[in-house]
Amino acid sequence: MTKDVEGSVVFVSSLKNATDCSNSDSSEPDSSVQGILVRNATKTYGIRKNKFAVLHGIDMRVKKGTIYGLLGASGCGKTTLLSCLVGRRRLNSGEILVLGHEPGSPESGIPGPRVGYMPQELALFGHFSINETLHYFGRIYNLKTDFVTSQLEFLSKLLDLPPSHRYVGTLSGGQQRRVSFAVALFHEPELLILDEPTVGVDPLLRHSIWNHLVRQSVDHGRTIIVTTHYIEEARQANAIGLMRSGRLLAEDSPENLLRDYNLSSLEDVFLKLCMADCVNEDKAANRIPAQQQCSTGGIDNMELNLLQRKTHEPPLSLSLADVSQMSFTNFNGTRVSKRSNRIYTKSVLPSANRLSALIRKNGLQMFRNIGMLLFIFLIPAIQVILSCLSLGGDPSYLKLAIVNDELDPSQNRICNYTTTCTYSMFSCRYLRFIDNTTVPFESVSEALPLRKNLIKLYEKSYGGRGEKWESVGRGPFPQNFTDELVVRRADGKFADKETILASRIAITLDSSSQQISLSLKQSLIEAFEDFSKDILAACSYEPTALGIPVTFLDPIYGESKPSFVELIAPGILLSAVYFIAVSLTTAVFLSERKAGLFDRSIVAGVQMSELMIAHVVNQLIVLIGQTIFVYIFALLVFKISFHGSLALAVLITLLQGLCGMSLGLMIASLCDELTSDIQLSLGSIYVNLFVSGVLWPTEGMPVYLRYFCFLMPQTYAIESLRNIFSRGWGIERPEVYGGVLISFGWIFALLGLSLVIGRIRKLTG
Ligand SMILES: Nc1ncnc2c1ncn2[C@@H]1O[C@H](COP(=O)(O)OP(=O)(O)OP(=O)(O)O)[C@@H](O)[C@H]1O
Repeated sequence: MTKDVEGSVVFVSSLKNATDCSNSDSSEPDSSVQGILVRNATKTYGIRKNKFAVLHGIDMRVKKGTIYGLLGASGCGKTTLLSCLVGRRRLNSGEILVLGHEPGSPESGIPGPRVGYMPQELALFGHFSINETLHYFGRIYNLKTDFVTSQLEFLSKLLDLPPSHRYVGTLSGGQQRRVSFAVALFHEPELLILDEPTVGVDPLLRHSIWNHLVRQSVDHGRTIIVTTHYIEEARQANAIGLMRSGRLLAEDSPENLLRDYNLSSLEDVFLKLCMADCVNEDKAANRIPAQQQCSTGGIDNMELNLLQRKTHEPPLSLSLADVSQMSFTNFNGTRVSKRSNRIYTKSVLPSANRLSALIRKNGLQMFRNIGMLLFIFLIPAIQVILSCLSLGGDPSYLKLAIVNDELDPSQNRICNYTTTCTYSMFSCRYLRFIDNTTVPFESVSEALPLRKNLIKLYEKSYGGRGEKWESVGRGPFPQNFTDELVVRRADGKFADKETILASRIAITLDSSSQQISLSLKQSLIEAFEDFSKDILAACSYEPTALGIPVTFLDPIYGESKPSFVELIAPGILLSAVYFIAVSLTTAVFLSERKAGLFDRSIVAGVQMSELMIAHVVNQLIVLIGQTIFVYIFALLVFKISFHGSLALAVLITLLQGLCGMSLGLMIASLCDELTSDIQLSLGSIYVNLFVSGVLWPTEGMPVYLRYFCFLMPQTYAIESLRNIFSRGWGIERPEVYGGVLISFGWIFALLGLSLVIGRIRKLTG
């Protein structure tokens, strides 16, 4: 019998010969050595209460150079078993030998170049062309460019791929699956693990894929495991494993199965096996017939016995001796030393070709979308710009309602004050030094009820920017304010209470906003100081003679008129860089994992440490861009005072970016879903923002919160940067190097934690 495979002729008889050797005997050909052997594989997901078993003591055997069809309903554990075979997950108990070695062991080459893996998900980069996709994996496998090019040509013809310049994201579902298949095949691995390669593809393509698989096993001796829901297509496999609920119900060649069960289709065989399995489950659960969960349908007793016997037999006559020796013997029963059989050695050091492939891939993804790249570079700068514009400015456009009782036109008391040494209409002369807009009222009783109306009025006049906080200062200047003030100054310490009260400027503020009332208080006091200096100077006295005898000299550090922005700028700058790094990293890693790209790269031999290093390199480029923009805006545009070493400040900024990246990695290793990732990232961002001293000095926090505050990754770094910005301190000061060291500490701790979580999840998930 012959089969036409993409125009070539394949002798299926040779395939069948291999099939017929499914029983383990002494005449087993050498080709069966180093296939796949699974013994008593048990795998659970979850921990504690949520723990549930997915694989229940599976025994499975795949001969080298054959196709093995792993069949079973959705959720029966096929993908889980495959992920254990390719070393992505660990069994809880039981053993696996793949090509003579335990997957994941240094000498196995799995994960690595010996295996071609096509996961269920597409696992391709949508922004890459077909050409770039294959070249990326070519670099991962360290293949020569000529080879990659020729394979691309060959596979394009074989799988009828679209032109290689087409971007994967623009291809149809079927075309994408063919590209995915090409990726699994193109480095010509010894072992092909294909998780539902034919799902969602048209029958013609399915036929062509199977033909190609047959050819790969027959002509090239490749071992192939294929999972599929389409049971009948697996007739072309040499052996079939029928799985149900984490157990292998039967394992044999298609012909043997059909013959043994005397049925014409594999679907019927599978149905019968499932029914028999159900009956067994009922019996085991001690259910009486009326409660039986399964219908035995038309299965008679003899068939049932046969099915039940087969179900309980170890598949393919795996003897206990085989099983107990499995770790040390190959399928022929010959003792194999894993060390002597070493083909691949896994270096603990990152590989240069894989690193360059990953860095190139990241770079390509990053630079492909220039708009997005610019946006990423500019986000922290935009945050700094918005912070500088919106925070820390002195409240302005505040109106003060003025009630000036000194005014009395009937007595010629109008605001016609002079700037000479004349003691008249001091109230008007004082108001001249107030920057705010003043609104005159006749009386206090008139001014106070209008407060609400005044607010509304201002809301309109300022373009509806929300409720405008107004301070209605009520300054009932006493009628004889000027005279009383002169008397009070003249009497000095002998001034009586009445004079003191009559020479007061009484102010009632709207104190619902601390910042606004504080700033008003300050400006009103400063106005009085300026007013008294003005009169004293005009009268040729020492202008400062009447000021309070407390003076603030030049500050030791910082500006004599410090602004709030100077306080928050270092924190805003670091937190902007940090948060973007957290969210970028989680987004990149989670989306790659969701798309199956992560798994595919790992199975291709990429190590977790290489993924991390490549991401660090990529992230550093982003960080450098962000830092340049951030400092340009902070120092050159907003002219935030800076007294220290720019190099040191940049170093701390980069370290904090890396710290955010490490936190992002940890979150990505903890979360599977984007929603939980966003929740965790946002949660951490807000906690960090409020208790790291970004917006308010830690000295202003309750003492118990300060302890917590210094446990945050940014607190010391922000303090360091403030010290560099405003005090000009250098690395020799503990207040500066503390932030550097603690940032390093956080980076290593978070990266280490990510690796540990990754390992734990490999065991439990
Ligand atoms: N990481 C995980 N954590 C928890 N449960 C999981 C995980 N992966 C798979 N499962 C569960 O394990 C069971 C087996 O899943 P698996 O993907 O191995 O089945 P499958 O036979 O490949 O299904 P399908 O044919 O639909 O792909 C399912 O109930 C699935 O929900």
